[in-house]
Amino acid sequence: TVDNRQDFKVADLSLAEFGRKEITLAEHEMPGLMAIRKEYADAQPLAGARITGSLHMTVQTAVLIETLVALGARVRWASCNIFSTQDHAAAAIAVGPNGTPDNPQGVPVFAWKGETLEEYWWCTEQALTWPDSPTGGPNMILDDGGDATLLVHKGVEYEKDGKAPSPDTAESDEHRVILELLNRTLSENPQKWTQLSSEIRGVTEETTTGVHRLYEMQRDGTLLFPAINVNDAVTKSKFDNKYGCRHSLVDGINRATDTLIGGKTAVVCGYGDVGKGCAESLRGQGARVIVTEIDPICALQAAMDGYQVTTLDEVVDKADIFVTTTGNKDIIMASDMAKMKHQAIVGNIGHFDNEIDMAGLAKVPGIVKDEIKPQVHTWTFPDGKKIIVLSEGRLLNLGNATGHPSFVMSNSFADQTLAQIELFTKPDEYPTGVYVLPKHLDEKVARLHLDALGVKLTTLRQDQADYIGVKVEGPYKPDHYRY
Ligand SMILES: NC(=O)c1ccc[n+]([C@@H]2O[C@H](COP(=O)([O-])OP(=O)(O)OC[C@H]3O[C@@H](n4cnc5c(N)ncnc54)[C@H](O)[C@@H]3O)[C@@H](O)[C@H]2O)c1
Ligand SMILES: Nc1ncnc2c1ncn2CC[C@H](O)C(=O)O
Repeated sequence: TVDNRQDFKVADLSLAEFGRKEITLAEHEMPGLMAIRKEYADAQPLAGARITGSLHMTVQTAVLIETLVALGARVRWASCNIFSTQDHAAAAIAVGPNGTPDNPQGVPVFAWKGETLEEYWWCTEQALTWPDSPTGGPNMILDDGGDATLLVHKGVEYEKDGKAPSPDTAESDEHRVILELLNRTLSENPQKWTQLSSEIRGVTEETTTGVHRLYEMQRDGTLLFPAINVNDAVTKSKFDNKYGCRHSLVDGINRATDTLIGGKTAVVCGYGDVGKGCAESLRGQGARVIVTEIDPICALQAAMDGYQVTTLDEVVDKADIFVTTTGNKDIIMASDMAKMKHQAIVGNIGHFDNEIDMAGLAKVPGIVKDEIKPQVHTWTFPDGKKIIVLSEGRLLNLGNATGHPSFVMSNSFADQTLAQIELFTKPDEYPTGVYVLPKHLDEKVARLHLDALGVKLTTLRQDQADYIGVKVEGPYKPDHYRY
């Protein structure tokens, strides 16, 4: 008998047709991903792959998912953020290109916009739990921020100890949810995660913060399987992090507040790849942009790009808009927000929600939180001064808007797909550790995006190639080159 348990959970299946229409439009704007889908369709390199994805369930991610399936993979998916799912994209993925809302034929997806923390981690567990797999789990992970990788590693660690720490020992609400989940699975099946992880060939990690977690595990010797750091593919971080945020930061601020940015003073905390895109985004709207930095090199870059570089304390009571982009924690504290101008706008575009001190803000005596609309709140201090906080301190480009546009995600997701193929088909070349995509694949992804922008490349002559010490066909730069 067919198991009628619907192996997915989305907000509203009836949105599938709308989602499918936007997926079709996105495919045209994702030439790199579609070219890879075409190039590898016959070879089916991901046949046998059971990929668990934990990455924002957007229209662009839907195109990535259907590319992985087209290359032979089976996929189970969750989002990597409680606010970033586009419900019509999730519905289209659950229904599939050949299904209907009454007869869904798509990919098991567990994601909806506005999940609670309990629901978020339940979705992650569902995406990792493969009912018909010999191990009960995936043999590949595609991660963004490392939450799926974390759940597997903590599960295995606690099963080895025979117990998980009590949720009473949790350092945060989210940590408590994770400990409750792992205490439950330990009591249900004390070998779940050990078995579930036993065939995982590797993880491909999308973002800076997730990559940081991987290098920490490599350093501590706790990494269970190899990882490809997709973030540091040049065609990912020098494009998505920079040009993607350049597009989607102001999209988020505009949809959230409709506040005129021109003429205002904006503070961008952090001047890395994301900060550079954000500063340019706000300057493009006519804001006077001030940068904060800890790194003298990035600070010097900001100064030479024409930005004032100073400390938050110097400008916290003067600026109109604040954006954190650091990947660090405790950047804007409740005490900082108490000093801000009336109706200052505060948002984060870093991966996690610990850059803005939301917990401290909630504890300010007499503070009043009021929802203006989903993912837009005012917080009124006892003196009547209020600030506007976007997406509760979570990444605002996906919480208040739809994230980066398709063309730039085509680069990132072409890198992801090539990384999945690398790890899945060449396990012997990747013993446990953290790797970056080989440069020839990075250049391949760039090549796949040139025609769409009308780029005409110059061809290197052999004598020129000899002169600069490269092959005519590339790679054109040494590994240490910084772009
Ligand atoms: N929202 C999105 O769509 C999106 C896209 C890409 C990356 N990200 C996330 O954005 C964050 C930043 O990514 P990135 O690639 O720019 O990282 P990065 O390391 O290139 O840049 C971060 C910068 O912040 C600076 N910084 C660190 N602590 C600071 C502090 N206390 N004050 C001021 N500056 C500080 C660092 O010196 C660095 O220059 C990460 O969490 C990443 O995962 C989000
Ligand atoms: N449109 C998007 N779809 C999926 N993920 C998205 C989108 N825009 C930004 N992101 C976040 C992923 C990004 O590569 C990161 O590094 O965080």
